[in-house]
Amino acid sequence: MIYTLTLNPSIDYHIWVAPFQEGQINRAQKEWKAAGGKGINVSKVLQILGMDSTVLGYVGGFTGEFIQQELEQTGVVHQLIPISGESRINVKIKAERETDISGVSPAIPAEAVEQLWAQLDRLQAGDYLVLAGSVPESLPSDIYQTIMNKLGPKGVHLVLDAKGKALRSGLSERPFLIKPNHHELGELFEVEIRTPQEAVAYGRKAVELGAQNVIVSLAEQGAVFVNRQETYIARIPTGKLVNSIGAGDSVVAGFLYAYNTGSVVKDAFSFAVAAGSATALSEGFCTPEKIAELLPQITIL
Ligand SMILES: Nc1ncnc2c1ncn2[C@@H]1O[C@H](COP(=O)(O)OP(=O)(O)O)[C@@H](O)[C@H]1O
Ligand SMILES: O=P(O)(O)OC[C@H]1O[C@](O)(COP(=O)(O)O)[C@@H](O)[C@@H]1O
Repeated sequence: MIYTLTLNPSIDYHIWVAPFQEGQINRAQKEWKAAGGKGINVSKVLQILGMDSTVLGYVGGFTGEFIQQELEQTGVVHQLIPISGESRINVKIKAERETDISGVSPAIPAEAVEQLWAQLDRLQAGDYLVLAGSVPESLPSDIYQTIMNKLGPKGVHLVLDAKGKALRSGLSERPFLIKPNHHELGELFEVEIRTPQEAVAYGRKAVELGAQNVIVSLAEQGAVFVNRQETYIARIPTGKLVNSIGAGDSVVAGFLYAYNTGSVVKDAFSFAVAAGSATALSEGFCTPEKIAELLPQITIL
């Protein structure tokens, strides 16, 4: 079973305001609200692809109700733990350029942390746990490492999609996969990564620090894959960016789906990149049809 952990879920509130005028009353042309947060998005894309997973994490308040209801209505299985605070709202302003404002995270009480440990204790060898997204401020920033340290030795495959301290501390637990974007990987090594070749060089350093497989996504420049034996650079078709939200999460879901349905690493990487681009070039998430259309246009070098 694949489990996704979203410690900090959100309602993603997408609002189209063009032209956006700072300091003025702006009227929106369109709006769209969706349950978000990186692990939740991975589970949503897995479900679109026909693969079961279970969402873990915390929800609270009317925003938490919305998140749970959306998952239930769309058939995504969850074991979200209720908290008394309110899940955040992340605003995605779509104007000439996209601007994101991430809301304030709720506090996670100690009892809720105990409940999560009880759920995680039930994971078994061969399960996957995707630890994805930001860590609420009330939790230790290295909580992913603590979880990975407990579950890795049990044979749970760990996938880490995080940045900053959460990423740095997690590498030593030998995650099966990490998927930073080029900015996040650059921040890890305090450099600016501008090209796929540079991403390969720093992806190799992440392998040296413990990651078993590394995908570095570079938005419209595609992505690179590095492990101890293999290096691939994926070129993607150009198209009009429609939605960058969830593109990275679609890469993670795409890789897990393809790898767990028998694809070799190179093909799983190609499928993952096609899933990311299918989301970036669509309203909402990728579909199997859009992925199938893009897959032959992905070049793997
Ligand atoms: N403008 C774009 N055109 C086509 N594909 C894109 C575009 N932006 C992102 N993608 C696809 O989505 C993947 C993830 O995008 P990226 O922005 O790097 O991730 P994240 O959302 O984690 O920051 C890329 O590897 C690429 O396949
Ligand atoms: O937990 P974080 O790092 O604040 O990220 C949360 C945001 O990331 C998303 O999961 C999108 O992530 P990606 O665009 O990287 O795939 C949104 O749904 C959510 O608003």
